Amino acid sequence: MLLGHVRRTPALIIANPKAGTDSFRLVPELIDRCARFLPGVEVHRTTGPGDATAVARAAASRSGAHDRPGLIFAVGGDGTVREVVEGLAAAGPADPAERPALMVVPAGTGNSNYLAQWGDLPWRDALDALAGTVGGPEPEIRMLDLCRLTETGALVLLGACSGLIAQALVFARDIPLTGRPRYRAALAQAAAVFRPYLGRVEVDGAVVHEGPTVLANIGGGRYRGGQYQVLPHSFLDDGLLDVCVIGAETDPQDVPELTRDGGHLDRPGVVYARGRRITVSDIGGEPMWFEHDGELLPREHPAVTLEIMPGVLPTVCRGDRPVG
Ligand SMILES: Nc1ncnc2c1ncn2[C@@H]1O[C@H](COP(=O)(O)OP(=O)(O)OP(=O)(O)O)[C@@H](O)[C@H]1O
Repeated sequence: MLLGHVRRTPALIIANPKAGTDSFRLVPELIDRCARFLPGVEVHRTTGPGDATAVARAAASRSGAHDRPGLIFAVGGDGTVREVVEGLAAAGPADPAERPALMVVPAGTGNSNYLAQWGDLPWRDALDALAGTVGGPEPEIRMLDLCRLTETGALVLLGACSGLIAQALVFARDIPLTGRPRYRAALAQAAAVFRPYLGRVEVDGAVVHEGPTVLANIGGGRYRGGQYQVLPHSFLDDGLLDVCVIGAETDPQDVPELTRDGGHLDRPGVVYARGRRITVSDIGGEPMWFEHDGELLPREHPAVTLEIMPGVLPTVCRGDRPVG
């Protein structure tokens, strides 16, 4: 998919009216802005969980190159983006380069996907860049990697984590805040009571860590919760998964501050590696705490494996910086 084709083809907006606080107001403005440079715009407001996946899958499956939207906007938070991506990855031409390109318009509260693809550029400027308005950064279509959790078949977009970050999601349920402040409070509460588990991490079959473990984060995106840079060296289009393991040498309560700027990487007991297939296990006999894309996995897997799906998701990103 080339930018020129995207600009000459009608687009589809898939918007979650219940995401964040802004998406209802934002859609009319997005339609108006798209109408200035695209030949047509269809809009679908999602009706509930799973709807964005069904709509994206149906749109990507349309047979003619002219019926298929060149661009699909995912308007919402990271949950909406994940649903749209699930639909895009399940359908469409065999050659990923011919599939509709994704463009994220952030309307949630965490917005980690948008952050990875556009940094702190406001979405209106990103759209101006796509429209070719003079002065903005050049956009590019990048073929992003995804990964698959082999135990459940689930698609993983932002990343997955065992231990501390997974347990923080349990605390988040009872915190009456939204977005980044909610993740911040949940992580602090989880860290105060967290006990390391006995873990092992294998990368492409080689053991890179074995012992008391605070977390093993795999990605995917550099940021978790829109603010913790657990994988500061991760690129979303390098065909590899990054993994960072924080061992029990680090006090869990130091993790939020250390991961703000990648300061955890210099700590003893921290391992950073890359590979195509990563397995995280609890070898202490306990069911493991594990999440992916902010959703807790039922505690019934002693080990989970993530496998890279390289270069499968054409995505409009800021072109003058790495995507990660
Ligand atoms: N019409 C709808 N009514 C209720 N829920 C919906 C509707 N459409 C989609 N959803 C669901 O809303 C969930 C939350 O959406 P999303 O994650 O995008 O927003 P958010 O929670 O506000 O943002 P963030 O994840 O950034 O905090 C999604 O999992 C999706 O399935």
